[in-house]
Amino acid sequence: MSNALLNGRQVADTMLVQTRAQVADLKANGWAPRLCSISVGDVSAVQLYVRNQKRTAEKADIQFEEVHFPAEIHQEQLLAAIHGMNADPRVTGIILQRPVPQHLSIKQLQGAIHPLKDVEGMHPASIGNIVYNELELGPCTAMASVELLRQTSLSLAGLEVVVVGHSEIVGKPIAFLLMAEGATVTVCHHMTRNLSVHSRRADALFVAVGKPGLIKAEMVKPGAAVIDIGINQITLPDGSTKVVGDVDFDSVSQIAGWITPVPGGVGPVTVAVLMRNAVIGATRQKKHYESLFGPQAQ
Ligand SMILES: Nc1nc(=O)c2c([nH]1)NC[C@@H]1CN(c3ccc(C(=O)N[C@@H](CCC(=O)O)C(=O)O)cc3)C=[N+]21
Repeated sequence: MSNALLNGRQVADTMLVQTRAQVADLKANGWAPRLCSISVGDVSAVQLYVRNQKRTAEKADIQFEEVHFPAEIHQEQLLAAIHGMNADPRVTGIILQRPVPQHLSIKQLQGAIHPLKDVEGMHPASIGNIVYNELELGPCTAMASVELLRQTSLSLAGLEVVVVGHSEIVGKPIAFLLMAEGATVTVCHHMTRNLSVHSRRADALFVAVGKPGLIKAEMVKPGAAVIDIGINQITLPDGSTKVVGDVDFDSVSQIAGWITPVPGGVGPVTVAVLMRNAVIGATRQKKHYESLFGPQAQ
């Protein structure tokens, strides 16, 4: 089976060229995008993500502010910090990394981010847009995963898609994004009785569970597109650590028609989508401001 590696770094680099040009435009009009990236506590996948956001924001010429809080922070303190960023006219985008510690309400925190600055589109008022097929700005990992499927030239209308994992920020948005394109979508999760029965039917299989080696070759339809969203840090016998996905890459890459590697697949495109969303957010604020006050005096 000839199979194609979906190169996330290449897709990300192409997106960043366009984003950088849009940033230059915004800056020329007095709207330099500024992204505030909030993380709470110390989660390795979050630290990895924020590190790559910082590096990529520099490449895209987007101002970047890492805002880190200790796991012990109280809900009210975090809400106050978010309200401060909402009110700060320099800040055009806010992302709140997940997970947050159990004692915090992610829904209330997400709801506190002003919809115009919500660069992940996870505000209850924003995530609904996906149901209405308004797909310009959405959760970055979900958008990145669908972007990589588009690289396969598979027609999405009627495509048999299986999504394994049903998180609010990845699994569910992917299902909605693909339903908007006319795909037939099945969403599996930990309560699904026989995962293989579903995964073997899929022309496109998305896996976002957080379990190394969950998907093996016999669970995949020959020729299918496999989008591996898992980001698992494993320790090798010699004690060194490595980032792997949820798919057993060596065996599945032998029969998949297309497959995304980890690292080098969904990850880099997620970061590039975040930068694109930061530009969309700043552009929306510019339009909103101009609709009220007219163009900014230069
Ligand atoms: N609100 C929210 N949105 C998220 O999208 C979100 C989150 N919270 N919490 C944490 C997870 C994790 N995540 C990653 C994205 C990219 C890489 C990434 O850049 N990976 C690269 C680099 C890996 C490396 O440098 O070794 C790769 O896979 O090639 C990693 C992890 C987004 N997340």
